[in-house]
Amino acid sequence: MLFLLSGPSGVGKGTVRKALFKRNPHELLYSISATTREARRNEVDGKDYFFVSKQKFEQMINEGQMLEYAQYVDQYYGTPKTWIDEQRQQGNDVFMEIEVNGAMQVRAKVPDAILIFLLPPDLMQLRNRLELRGTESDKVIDERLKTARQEILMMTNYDYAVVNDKVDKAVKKVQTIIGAERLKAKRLANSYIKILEG
Ligand SMILES: Nc1ncnc2c1ncn2[C@@H]1O[C@H](COP(=O)(O)OP(=O)(O)OP(=O)(O)O)[C@@H](O)[C@H]1O
Ligand SMILES: Nc1nc2c(ncn2[C@@H]2O[C@H](COP(=O)(O)O)[C@@H](O)[C@H]2O)c(=O)[nH]1
Repeated sequence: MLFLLSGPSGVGKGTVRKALFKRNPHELLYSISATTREARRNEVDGKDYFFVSKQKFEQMINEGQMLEYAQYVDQYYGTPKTWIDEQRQQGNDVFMEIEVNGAMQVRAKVPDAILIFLLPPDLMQLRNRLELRGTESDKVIDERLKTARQEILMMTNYDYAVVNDKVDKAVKKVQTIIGAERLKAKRLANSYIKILEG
């Protein structure tokens, strides 16, 4: 299965995802994106992102290497396709953390992907979280918050919405969604088998 988490910058996608993976270290595989933006302090190439040049990213697009990609606040972000295909062929569940335009491309290409939208308790807290993180300039924070308003309007295209008020609670909700969707898929597969068996 393919699980996808979106939400405005600073809402806590990375925080929730990391806490989720700590609780279930073997159940989900994280899809590492490629990006043209600069690495933040503490970010590791090949772990947090594949940090590539604009030229390399455009080459990957032209060679059809991306499952999806988008431009977000002047930088490219995208999901390398081969790794996702390999994992899905092997029956592994994959977890993606991407912005809304890319998520809509995934929805079109992988209709059974489960899309979860993470919301902030309010926009003031979103700004506070971005400011406290301290990884972006004031100008970039303003651009990200402007984009956030448009992104939130897209949440109606998602299967689930979760408010990230307290990290623990948000993680539990995402865990419940994953569990319920897995059960649904298992039941569906079993009823197909019964139909095929006559
Ligand atoms: N529930 C929460 N309450 C308070 N602070 C939080 C909460 N969740 C995350 N944070 C903090 O908010 C900041 C942004 O979180 P994080 O980097 O996980 O967001 P993000 O959605 O992944 O952002 P981006 O899309 O820009 O990468 C971090 O400093 C994080 O510690
Ligand atoms: N469409 C895609 N969006 C992605 C991907 N990887 C990350 N993102 C999203 O970009 C913004 C900004 O990320 P940041 O790390 O610079 O804060 C955020 O919404 C990410 O979820 C991707 O492969 N495709």
